[in-house]
Amino acid sequence: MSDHHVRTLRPDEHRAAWNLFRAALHVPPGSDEEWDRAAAVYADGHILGVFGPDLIGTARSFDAEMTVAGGAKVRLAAVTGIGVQAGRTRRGVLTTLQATQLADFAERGVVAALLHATEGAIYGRYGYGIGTFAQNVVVDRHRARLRPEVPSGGEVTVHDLDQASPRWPELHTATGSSRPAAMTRPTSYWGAQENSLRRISKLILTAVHRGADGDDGYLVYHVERGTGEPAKLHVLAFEYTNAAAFAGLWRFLLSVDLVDEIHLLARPLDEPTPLLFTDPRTAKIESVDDESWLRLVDVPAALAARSYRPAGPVVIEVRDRTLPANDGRYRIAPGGARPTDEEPALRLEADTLAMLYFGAWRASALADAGRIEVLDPAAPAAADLLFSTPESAWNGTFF
Ligand SMILES: CC(=O)SCCNC(=O)CCNC(=O)[C@H](O)C(C)(C)COP(=O)(O)OP(=O)(O)OC[C@H]1O[C@@H](n2cnc3c(N)ncnc32)[C@H](O)[C@@H]1OP(=O)(O)O
Repeated sequence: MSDHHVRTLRPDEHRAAWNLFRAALHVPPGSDEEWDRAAAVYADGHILGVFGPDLIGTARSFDAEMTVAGGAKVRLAAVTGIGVQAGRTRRGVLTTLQATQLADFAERGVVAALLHATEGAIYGRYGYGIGTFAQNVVVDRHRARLRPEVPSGGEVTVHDLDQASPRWPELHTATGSSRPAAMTRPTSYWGAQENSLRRISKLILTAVHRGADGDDGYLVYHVERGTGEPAKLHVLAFEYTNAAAFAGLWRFLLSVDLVDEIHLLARPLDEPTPLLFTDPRTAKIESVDDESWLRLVDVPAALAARSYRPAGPVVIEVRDRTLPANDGRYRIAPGGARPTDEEPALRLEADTLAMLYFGAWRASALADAGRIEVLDPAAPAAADLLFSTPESAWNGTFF
């Protein structure tokens, strides 16, 4: 028999859940001022607690919308705040939280869930797969020479955190990504975001780019200078609507004095940073990491929502151990996807389908790794094309 039980937390229990999550990440309890900013995300969300008998585990999610290939938006549950008390791990607490959370998502008509994982071995068993990748890039400011054809860009103004933070929601709405896997951010998101940034540095700055049609890009950054170390400018957010704003913000970044390196975290794989420079090696790709983990909660709805690129149709058979309502065969074709009784060409689990969904992984590679059972040898190549996306999928929202 299980030594714990799960339930939705009452508002007066939210702060304890927040501190439990922080403790699981080795972060000390938050101050009253931090809680004032974080409380809204808890009030806005679906907060679960596991008791045994005291609070020993928690998970939360908030509702948002996620863009899929072709531009449609689906109902998203953004999953975060997961922590189990030290000393009570590896006894099934997370498994209880996941089962409860996924059942709730399915009941509420959520199409997909997304999370950012602290470790890669945790979430596959619950049907999550790597949905997007992102790259970390370092630019050597002293070597950086922009190529002559790089657009000149507009004016950039710099604001401190108190001036800029009230403007972030509006800047994000105007300039945020429309790539597959991009998501909306609820109003409550921004207070928690401000907390995270204030923990990083006391001097967080926002540079706003103004083009011909108004503000069309911004970046949030701070500079880290230690004795004997290269001075690093860390870019914490970078959004723009057009190439001139991208270039204009880069001109600004290169103009900041007393900086040796510019560090960009979790950028889209196809962002053309190296192409700005006379020597593309000026921008060094330090690593490519999994960015977001995707869980298709309603497989038929998720498959029907996205567009597919030209290729012959492929029938896939999906097996979902946690949400068996998704079990079935689906015919994927450039005109759309629908359930079918036809014989399958590929057989795969729900977590593997999540890895295909945004084109982060090719079906052929998944088949080579044994993650897809191939019943028709022509199908992996067709599925590679069908599921590919014109631009790299990227979530771009840290939560
Ligand atoms: C979206 C987010 O919020 S990401 C943040 C996640 N939180 C953290 O990383 C904070 C620190 N870690 C923790 O709080 C916990 O260790 C958690 C939440 C990762 C796991 O919680 P637990 O209650 O220990 O997980 P649970 O006991 O249900 O584990 C289920 C299975 O997953 C495995 N597992 C769980 N965590 C890990 C891990 N970090 N690495 C490898 N395997 C793991 C368990 O071994 C178990 O496997 P089994 O079924 O074969 O026995």
